[in-house]
Amino acid sequence: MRLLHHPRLLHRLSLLSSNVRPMATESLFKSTALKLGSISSQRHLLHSQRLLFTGFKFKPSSNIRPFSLRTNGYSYTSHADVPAPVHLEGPEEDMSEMQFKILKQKLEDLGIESEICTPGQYSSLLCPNCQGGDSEEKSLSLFITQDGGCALWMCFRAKCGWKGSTKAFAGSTSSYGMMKHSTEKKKKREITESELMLEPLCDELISYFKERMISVETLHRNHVKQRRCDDQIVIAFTYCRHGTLVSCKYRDINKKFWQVDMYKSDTESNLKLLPKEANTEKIFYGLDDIEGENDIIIVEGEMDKLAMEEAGFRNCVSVPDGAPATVSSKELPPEDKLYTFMPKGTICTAVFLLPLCFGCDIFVKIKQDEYGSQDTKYQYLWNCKEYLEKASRIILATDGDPPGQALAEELARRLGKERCWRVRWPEGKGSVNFKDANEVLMYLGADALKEVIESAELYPIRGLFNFRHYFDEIDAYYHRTLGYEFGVSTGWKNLNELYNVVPGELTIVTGVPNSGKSEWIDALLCNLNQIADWKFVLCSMENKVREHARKLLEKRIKKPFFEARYGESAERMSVEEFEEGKLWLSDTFHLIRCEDDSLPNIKWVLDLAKAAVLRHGVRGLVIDPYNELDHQRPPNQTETEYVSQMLTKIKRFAQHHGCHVWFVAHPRQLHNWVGGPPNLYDISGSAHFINKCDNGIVIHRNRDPHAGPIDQVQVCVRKIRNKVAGTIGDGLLLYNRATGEFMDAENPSDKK
Ligand SMILES: Nc1ncnc2c1ncn2[C@@H]1O[C@H](COP(=O)(O)OP(=O)(O)OP(=O)(O)O)[C@@H](O)[C@H]1O
Repeated sequence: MRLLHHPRLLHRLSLLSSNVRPMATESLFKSTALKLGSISSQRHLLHSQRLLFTGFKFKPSSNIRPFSLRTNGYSYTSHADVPAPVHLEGPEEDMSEMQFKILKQKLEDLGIESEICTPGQYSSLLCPNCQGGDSEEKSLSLFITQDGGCALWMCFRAKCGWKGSTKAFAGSTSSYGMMKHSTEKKKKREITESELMLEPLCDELISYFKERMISVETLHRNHVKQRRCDDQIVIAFTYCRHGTLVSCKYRDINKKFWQVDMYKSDTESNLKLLPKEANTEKIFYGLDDIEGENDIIIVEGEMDKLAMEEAGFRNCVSVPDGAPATVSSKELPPEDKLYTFMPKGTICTAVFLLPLCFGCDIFVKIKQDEYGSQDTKYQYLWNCKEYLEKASRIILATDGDPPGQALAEELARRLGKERCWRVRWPEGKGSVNFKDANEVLMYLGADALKEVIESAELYPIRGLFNFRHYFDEIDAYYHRTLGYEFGVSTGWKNLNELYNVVPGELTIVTGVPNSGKSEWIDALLCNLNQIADWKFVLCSMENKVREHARKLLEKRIKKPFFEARYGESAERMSVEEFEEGKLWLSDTFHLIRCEDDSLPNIKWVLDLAKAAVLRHGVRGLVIDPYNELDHQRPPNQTETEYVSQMLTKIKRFAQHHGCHVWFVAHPRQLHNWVGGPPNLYDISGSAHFINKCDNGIVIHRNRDPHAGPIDQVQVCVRKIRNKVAGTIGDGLLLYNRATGEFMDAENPSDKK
């Protein structure tokens, strides 16, 4: 006897089988339907034999136009460009007939085979979008209005959900609006095992479960039953609360589910199916097993719940309805309705009613509440909320496929991500991961499944990290493969111990007017370009472009730009050197400049600097000086708050783009200044300059010939946050007025 008839599972089995030896027997790979007794029906269990439209001819594929279809919750609405007829001759019937014909053509264009459909009725058809999934079920419910002018459809497979409507004529009236009506939440039906005629599992079904490594003990403890329907048999998963039957879900061995309750109608042989949603309460499968538990596991199917038990986890429940096609884009309901999408007493508006696709008189409400149709899928969370409230750790062990992950995301955001964990299903052959708990149990065994659960990881919360998430970067830092871990040397021996330039840091440079701040930064950039080939973007508002070019070229070529007084006896740079220097300038520097009279604000500067990073790969940004930026701020914001926010923006830019920023800020007016270097706290505007920067440097030069050489420059390194990059101290340089170069000054201690 062969039990399995499921192409996708077979496909997965074939993928997995070569390197993983299934723990189930060989017969698992064979395919047939389970038959009962002497009746050798070829029908699938409870399948299409009771379809409303028995004349419907099954077509395995249709001439669909894939580009015209949208899936996963998107609606397809095709109000065609066929204009409504201006004038129609003949009786009303002719009009109906004609529009029905046009409507059918439109449906056919969409791949919906409506030939056998009758206006005013519902039809169960093969969905052109999903082809009914692996089991090829007729999951598309199509309704055509009585006048034949309008069609509505919806695919009831959770993983498809394609729905839409179309009209024969654009703007034509349709009767479907009349179907809108209100309905109130109905009282839940109470059911019993005897009423549902449930009975113990037969040997065939027990061996079916055995193939899936589910033991008889587990089946008994979970009250897994069977149900006979004429000559067929289905598995009955009983949903209980405090040991009392609340609902029941039926499934044949082909994995086709009936999410309905069955009861005998007046005619003995005619089983009717009613929607579970309408009459029984939606709860978790295995609910009693999580009562009072701190740690609970949520899986996507009953088989997975049973598999977890085989791995030693009873504290596990399965969602009743499987996974949604996508994560809902809707906002969550308010806190007090977090789990409910149809609170008691809510009046639900049904837009239209459609029969489910199994040929039964089943009706499903669409858009039945204020939060939309998808949210009704999670009603079980509300119904079981007291079981979930106490849990401090919820392991989401949903399927590894996209719908399973969407389910995990939906559950996590409703239950609170901070207490959720997730599992990673192990890899099988060809890097294909196992899909769910039952697969892991079947192919790797109970211990492997146990290990998967025990190594569940915290559910990710956006913005909340662990060092583990950065191990790659930390490793690279340790092994110094990132580059510039110790910073780039300034090019001056006297500063090597004090200040090295690290990408992504902010250096504030200050000093009294005319101390040589801009000159020193220019010289530093020239050195960095020579040493590390860095390129820069300059926002130097005080400099005329041509003068800035002159200063940079002099430092590069080491000759004065002009034959002028300042050049003293030094030889002027030649035309060739000048031309070569121009190429270097344009290759090395990019300029941010306000072409009009307005002042640039910091956002504008940083946006352009980002562009320079992306376009030219610049490694450094110079903003010189702070007071030349536009500092308009809201009336209720203090300068201190403003400076703090501005520096935060600059630092973020630096870090995100691995770009070093030099920001020049002037000291406030110094009263009783005696000629010494100012303090970083003297910077005009706010103490945030010193507080927020990574490095703080004061440039000071001697102007008293009696105190020392007049060309001597003191580079006072007053703050270094990153000890790898330097330390506090002073370095002495000499300024060459002719060429603008800075050279290492002889250290007084070296002289001795
Ligand atoms: N050590 C020095 N010796 C002599 N002249 C110098 C020295 N350093 C800079 N200068 C000269 O001082 C002038 C101003 O230099 P620079 O623009 O770099 O100063 P600054 O501190 O940026 O000035 P400001 O605060 O006004 O922007 C330039 O003409 C430069 O040549």
